[in-house]
This record gives sequence, structure tokens and C-alpha cells, in this order.
Amino acid sequence: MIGILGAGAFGTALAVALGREGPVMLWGRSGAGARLPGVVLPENVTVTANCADLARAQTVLLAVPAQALAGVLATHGWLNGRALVACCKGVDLASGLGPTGLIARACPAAIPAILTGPSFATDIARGLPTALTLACADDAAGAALQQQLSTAALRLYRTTDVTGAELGGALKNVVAIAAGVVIGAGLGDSARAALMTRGYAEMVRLAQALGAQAETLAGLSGFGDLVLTCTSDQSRNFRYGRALGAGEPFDTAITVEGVATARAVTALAARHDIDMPLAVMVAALTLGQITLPEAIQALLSRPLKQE
Ligand SMILES: NC(=O)c1ccc[n+]([C@@H]2O[C@H](COP(=O)([O-])OP(=O)(O)OC[C@H]3O[C@@H](n4cnc5c(N)ncnc54)[C@H](O)[C@@H]3O)[C@@H](O)[C@H]2O)c1
Ligand SMILES: O=P(O)(O)OC[C@H](O)CO
Repeated sequence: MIGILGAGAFGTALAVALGREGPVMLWGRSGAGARLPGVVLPENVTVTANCADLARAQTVLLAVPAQALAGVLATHGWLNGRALVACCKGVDLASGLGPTGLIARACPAAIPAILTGPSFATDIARGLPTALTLACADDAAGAALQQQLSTAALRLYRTTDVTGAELGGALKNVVAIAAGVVIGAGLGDSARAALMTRGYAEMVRLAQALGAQAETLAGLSGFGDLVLTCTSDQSRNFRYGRALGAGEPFDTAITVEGVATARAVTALAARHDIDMPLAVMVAALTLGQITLPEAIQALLSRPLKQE
């Protein structure tokens, strides 16, 4: 049995996909499916109101937003000792840790892993083909999780480069906000392509400085997810940035992981002396520290240099 903690859009979608193949126990604090309307859960999926029911699962997927993960791990001590697969994308603002770092800190006896890569919850729930990265530092444990969590339509590729996989997923959201700003402000598709490319360079720069392999960033969890998130209206990060660029309001109840991550990454980049102008711009814009014209002017007036 696979346990899923968090019944938002992604937790529910994973329950649907995995429940087509075997038993799944899904717990959410406000019921399942609320964020994925119209989805029918397979018979194999048991929705429980009692989180303790998940303790029967040796593998638990943690499908809550990145900024909620530390609190969840602190609340649910029984998670220790299990294979814990983070299904969120972000850097924790309070600690600067990624999801697996948070797991290792709170649950030292757990096997930390992360599931990340290009995928929209609705696509997964509809059974459309999806390829994701399963990253686990322990390759044998990662191989077991890869088998357990792959389905006919949901194909998992495996890596031991956890840092690369989780930073790719976290940073692409920041670039997607910037890409949305570019489109919302009417700067055009060419500018978006330039921004995505320079954003990717930024992603690789920080990830390598923190010990990741550049090849991981070129894979599903980095480049793949960057392309999806910067170019699809389905992305909440992209839509949020587009509203920002157009000067329109955006529903604050919607999960937009890139906002907090831009702030966390700005601090990380400063600590490691890494140049990350896009992340800094997104953080400043979302904090209201600079205006949109100032942000655009700052990026366009950077010194000309070698690519
Ligand atoms: N939606 C997608 O298409 C998608 C795809 C891939 C990855 N993800 C990632 O999945 C993560 C979750 O996103 P989502 O789309 O499911 O968001 P969501 O807003 O749809 O759902 C988040 C869920 O987390 C729950 N939650 C928040 N804090 C909690 C807490 N302290 N304890 C228990 N539950 C808590 C909320 O009640 C909600 O049900 C994000 O990091 C996101 O990047 C989402
Ligand atoms: O809707 P977003 O922007 O959170 O993106 C969802 C997934 O991360 C896309 O892979």
C-alpha cells in the first residue's frame, strides 16, 4: 500500500494514477479532490480522515506545498523510518533546505527521495503519458521506488543527484514567474525565449555550486519542467507572473511555489556568491521592492558579456 499525505491537486492526481494499479491510502486535511474537480478516484484509493491510517504504508508521498513541508514533518513523527517521497518543488524559506534536506533533518531514519519533473496534475489524473524524475541518494532504494511508483502512463527515470533534481524543480518555478511577467507585460515570445535561456543558465550555476551535476539540470526535472512551466497556461507560476506583468490581480489562495522560492534562492545565491539576476528580480518584484519598468530596465542594462 502506498500512502499519500496531502490531497490537493497533485496528491489527488497521484492517487488516481497509482490507484489504477494498486492500493493507495490518501489523507488530506480538507478532503480529497477539492482542487481537482471532476476527478473520479479508482476503487483502490481509500480516502481517510485519520492521518494515522497512513502509518501502515512503508512508502509515503508528501504532496503538500514546499513551505508547508517542514511543519508537516514536525507534526507527524510516525513518518520517521519510512521511504518518504517529497512531491513538492521549492526551497524552504526559513532554512534554505530543499525537500529532502527537510526530511533528513526531521526524520533521520527515513529514506528521503523526491518525485519531480514536467507534469500537470490534470494530465496525470487523465492518464496522459508523463515522464518524471525520481531522485534518491540511495540508488537501491531509488530503484525500488522507481518500480513501485511507475505505471503504464507515468514513467519514472531515476537519479542519485537529489540536489540537481530538487533545485531544477524549485528554480523553474521562479523562471516561470519571470516568463509570465514578460508575456503579461507584452514583451513578446522572443524575449520569453531569451529569458528562459538565461534563466536556465542561472539554474545550472546555482545547482552546480551546491554540488549538483549539470546533466541533471538538462533532464526532466530541470530543462523539461522549465519548458513546460514557462510555456503553458496550465501553470500557476506562469499565470501568476502574467498577471503581475499585466498589472492584474491574482487569487492569493492559489499555490504559487516560485514566490517563496525566489526569496529563498536569493538568500542562497548571496551566501554562495552566485549571480542570479532573474531570481533577484522576481523576489524584488513580488515583494513590491521594485516596479515592473525598473525590473525590465535593470535586466536590459546589465553589462554585455560572453554567453
Ligand atoms: N498541481 C500540479 O500540477 C503539480 C504538478 C507537479 C508538482 N506539483 C507540486 O505539488 C506540490 C503541491 O501542489 P498542489 O498542486 O497539490 O497544491 P494544492 O494547492 O492543490 O494543494 C496543496 C494541498 O496541501 C495541503 N496542505 C497545505 N499545508 C498543509 C499542512 N500543513 N498539512 C496538511 N496538508 C497541507 C492543502 O490543504 C492542499 O490540499 C507543490 O510543490 C507543487 O509544485 C504540483
Ligand atoms: O502549476 P505550477 O506552475 O505549480 O506547475 C505545476 C508543475 O510543477 C509543472 O510541472
